[in-house]
Amino acid sequence: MSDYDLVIVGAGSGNMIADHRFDDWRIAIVDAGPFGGTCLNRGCIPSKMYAHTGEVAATAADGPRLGVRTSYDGADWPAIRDRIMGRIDENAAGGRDGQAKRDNIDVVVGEARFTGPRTLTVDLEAGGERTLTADRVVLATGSRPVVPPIDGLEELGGADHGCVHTSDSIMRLDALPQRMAVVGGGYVGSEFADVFHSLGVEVLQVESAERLLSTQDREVADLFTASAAERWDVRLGTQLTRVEAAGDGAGGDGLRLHLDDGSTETVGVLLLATGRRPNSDRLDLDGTGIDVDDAGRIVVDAHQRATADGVWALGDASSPFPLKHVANHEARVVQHNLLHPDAPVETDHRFVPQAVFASPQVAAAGLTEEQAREEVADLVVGRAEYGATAHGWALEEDDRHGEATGHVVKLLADRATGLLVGAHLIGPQASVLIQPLLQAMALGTPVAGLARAQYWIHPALTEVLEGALLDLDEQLAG
Ligand SMILES: Cc1cc2nc3c(=O)[nH]c(=O)nc-3n(C[C@H](O)[C@H](O)[C@H](O)COP(=O)(O)OP(=O)(O)OC[C@H]3O[C@@H](n4cnc5c(N)ncnc54)[C@H](O)[C@@H]3O)c2cc1C
Ligand SMILES: NC(=O)c1ccc[n+]([C@@H]2O[C@H](COP(=O)([O-])OP(=O)(O)OC[C@H]3O[C@@H](n4cnc5c(N)ncnc54)[C@H](O)[C@@H]3O)[C@@H](O)[C@H]2O)c1
Repeated sequence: MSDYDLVIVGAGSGNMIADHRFDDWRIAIVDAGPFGGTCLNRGCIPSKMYAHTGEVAATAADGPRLGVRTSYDGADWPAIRDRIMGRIDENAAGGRDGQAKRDNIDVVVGEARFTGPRTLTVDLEAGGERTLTADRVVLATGSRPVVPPIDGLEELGGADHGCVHTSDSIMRLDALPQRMAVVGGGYVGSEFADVFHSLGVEVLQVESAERLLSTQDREVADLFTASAAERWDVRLGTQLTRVEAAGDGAGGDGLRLHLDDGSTETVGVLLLATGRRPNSDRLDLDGTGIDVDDAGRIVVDAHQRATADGVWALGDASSPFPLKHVANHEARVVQHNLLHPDAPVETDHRFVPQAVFASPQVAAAGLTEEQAREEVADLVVGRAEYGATAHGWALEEDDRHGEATGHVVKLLADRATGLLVGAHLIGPQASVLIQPLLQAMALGTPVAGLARAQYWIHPALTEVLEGALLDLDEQLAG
């Protein structure tokens, strides 16, 4: 007989599974780090608390433009950091304690690896090893930042050098630098560049692609890039080739960066934000029958079952969509399938939305216009500028009108089916505004008539959706 009915490795999204319906299961939850995983401890939640803090700083600085006597007088970084990370640490500790108190759950703190079929040996944080056998194993082991090979980085001690950071450590900086470099113009790089710029740090952002957020719809990526480049130093099509200690090399003077555009820059902090990889390589999967793909993702079927009997995987460990709402959805699928093995449900990856929580916000779902032009024979594009609606106009700069702010909703529909195939928003509250469009996509609601079938509150920002849907209606009718 196995020690456990279920062993869950990874207490990020994995920690959602064992609710009260599992009270009569013998369960072990293993994690090498704090409970809550990436999202709570070093991802979505603290980064959005920093984003909000940055917005407050930017709003204070912007007051005089509106005739309001505010000013931004600088950041008390230790106070900001300790408020945010203090709340995070308390929450993570509470999560672990809550599970440990339950009679049927053992919390095992340490790094797990396979030593046999559904057998895991844990290198315990407290020292020593413990081997666990289980009837079922859930792998919710997430992902970690990739540190690119850069000349000189290893000699400096890599991401362990006090001035070199990834998203794992940047939110716990000792002090705000006067100047920092962010390598990478994806989600992490763009969100943090925006936060640190708003807090008064001089930011240099280096991206090897020709635009920031280069996987977004091109028009949106270009608008975002233009907005960022107005505020901080953005170098596109550029690589960081070499890094060395500045000054006497003792570390206190920061880093000297050599870029392939020929320039040399000195910064106090370097943030490496060049992507993430799954943690499957930490599990000793060789010989277990658990397959991984070329990107290191654990291979799962539509029920989230891995290729070995009794093993499931979810979230960043296995998903092509490394986003928390996807990990949550997949955790609910695994939860259901553990409880109801005879009536399993499938994961739905049809319309996965995503949002970038920077200024301006970006939100998207479905195909980009570039992809849709390849895939959809008769593509119809509807759009509305925020500035063409009452609330959008009210939020604009006095000397800008409509298109100039680059805040826009763009909708893509297939004339043959009358359905939305893509939605792209850039502007205030984009992550909220996209939701009714997701509903139409998920429920297969034809776009014709969607604008006229309901009221749109005036003068709410949702009127920009009404405008884009009406435009789409017109194009579909034309
Ligand atoms: C800075 C940042 C901001 C983000 N913002 C957003 C956002 O706004 N919206 C969004 O949707 N997504 C966001 N994400 C992505 C999101 O955080 C992840 O998609 C999500 O947390 C993945 O959850 P998970 O449960 O799969 O993995 P994780 O939360 O990473 O959990 C995996 C857990 O497994 C443990 N583990 C790994 N290997 C082992 C082992 N061998 N033994 C024991 N334990 C192990 C780890 O310690 C960890 O606790 C962000 C990510 C980052 C880095
Ligand atoms: N708001 C959100 O939902 C959110 C926020 C943060 C992170 N995340 C998740 O975390 C994942 C990782 O984010 P990320 O920003 O690290 O990765 P990313 O893949 O989004 O972006 C990495 C960027 O770095 C660039 N790059 C790679 N190597 C480079 C180099 N050597 N020099 C210069 N540029 C280089 C790439 O071209 C790319 O633009 C995301 O895919 C996302 O799933 C989500």
